[in-house]
Formats: sequence, C-alpha cells, structure tokens
Amino acid sequence: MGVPRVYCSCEVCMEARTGGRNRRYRSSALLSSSEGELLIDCGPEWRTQMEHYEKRKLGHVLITHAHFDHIAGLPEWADACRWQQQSGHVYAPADVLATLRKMFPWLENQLVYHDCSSGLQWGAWQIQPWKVFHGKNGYSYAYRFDKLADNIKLAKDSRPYRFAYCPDAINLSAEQQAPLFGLDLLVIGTNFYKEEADFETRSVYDMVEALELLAHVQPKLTLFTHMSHGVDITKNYNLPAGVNPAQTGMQLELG
Ligand SMILES: O=c1ccn([C@@H]2O[C@H](COP(=O)(O)O)[C@@H](O)[C@H]2O)c(=O)[nH]1
Repeated sequence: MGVPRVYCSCEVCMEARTGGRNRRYRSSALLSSSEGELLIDCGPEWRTQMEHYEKRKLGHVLITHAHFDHIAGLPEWADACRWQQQSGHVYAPADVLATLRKMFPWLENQLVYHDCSSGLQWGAWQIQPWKVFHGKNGYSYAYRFDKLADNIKLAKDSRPYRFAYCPDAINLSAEQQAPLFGLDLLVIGTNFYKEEADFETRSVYDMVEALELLAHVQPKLTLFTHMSHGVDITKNYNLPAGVNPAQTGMQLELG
C-alpha cells in the first residue's frame, strides 16, 4: 500500500512525509533472468519507479489481480509501448485478463495478453499461479517460481531455488498454503503489524497472523510487502531471524 495515505496524518504518514523512512510505493517486484525482465504487478507508481531507475523500456508484466494498486500503471506502460512502437506482453490467469479488458478496453492495441492459468516458463523459472483468499475483496492470485535444474551440478543435498510472491492474501486454506512449503523465499503482504478491524472488513494478513503462517510453512527467508500505515518501519517489531520488511529498491540474488 502507498504511504503516506493522502487522507491521513497519523505518526507513520507524517514520518513518511518528513523523514521518509516509511514512504512506500504500492507493491511490485522486477525479476531479471536470462529471458529478460519480468515486472510483477504494475501499480500507480510505475512511471515514478521507471524514472527513478532510469529505465526507458519494459517488455513483460505478470499480474496477480486486477485491483487498482496492482494494475493502474498499465495504461501508461501501454502508451510508452505505443511511442516506442513495440508490443508489451501481459501474463495473468484468464479471469484477470477478462477484467483488464473491461477496465481498460483500449490496452490490447498495444499490449498482448497471455493466459498463464496453466503456468509459464520465464528463462530458468517455472512460474505457477494459484488462487488465494483475499478477504472482503474476494480472491487474488499468488505465484510460485521454481528454478529449473540446469547443467551445473548442484552440491549434495541442495536443490534449485524456489520462491513465492503472494502480496494480497489472508486466512489461506490448507490447500492454498500447499505451494508455500519448501520455499527459499516468501514475499507476502502484511498491511498492518496487528490489524484491529473486524475480520469481515479485512483483505490482507497482518504481521502477527503472517508469523503464524510462517511457523507452519517455514520458508528460509521472508519479506513482508504491501505494508500500509499500519506498519512503522522505524519501530523494532522483534521479527524472528529470516523475516524482514521489504524496502523500496532492495535487490536479492535468487539462488
Ligand atoms: O474491488 C476492488 C477492491 C479494492 N481495490 C483497490 O485495492 C486497494 C485496497 O487494497 P487491499 O487489498 O484491500 O489492502 C485500493 O487501492 C483499492 O482501490 C480495487 O481496485 N478493487
């Protein structure tokens, strides 16, 4: 979630406006591989971030669900593609693509839609979507990324890298938790440290609930993303080893 919230003057939002450690964009990640770059979600800060990283081109975007904070950058990207006389490629399950068609009927002039319901191979990565409960907002998709074994012999007892990206979920069923086992890295959304609102009004895990999930699925490393003003990054939440809040611009070597 973006911080500061325009309507809010809480301590976290005020710190974001002044000190800036709590200033956060909507969640998104860029996967670089031998195949090129794949952006995961394309929110309203897409242009700001492209400018910040001095990037002029983007060819491929994977979408978790068609909510404003994950797709609002698509029209601007499509416009950039038009001026660069290139096609952009969007990957999402069929129902997400159908919603995008209704919301932005003109985008397919410039963007090519690919239904990835049955998975997608991206360079060394096998990518698989699965449906996750998104509370009052219905459902979203999460993605699991399994690195394909290459010719390099792996050390004994090691195996190719696996990670999952799950920004918008809450109260996952046992079946929905299954792809979260055996991960090297889990990126999971937590709006608040502890959210006090009624469960029926909520849509994303808080950190306290996510820590219970982590104790069960036991990823080697976890990054919390999608943090709203319910998380004060200047505070010490005494998170366990291997669990950290994500930071804008952070980079990780995957495997
Ligand atoms: O149907 C919907 C519901 C919400 N949104 C956008 O999602 C965020 C709020 O996200 P949470 O996942 O509930 O934290 C906000 O930007 C809404 O505008 C939507 O686009 N469509």
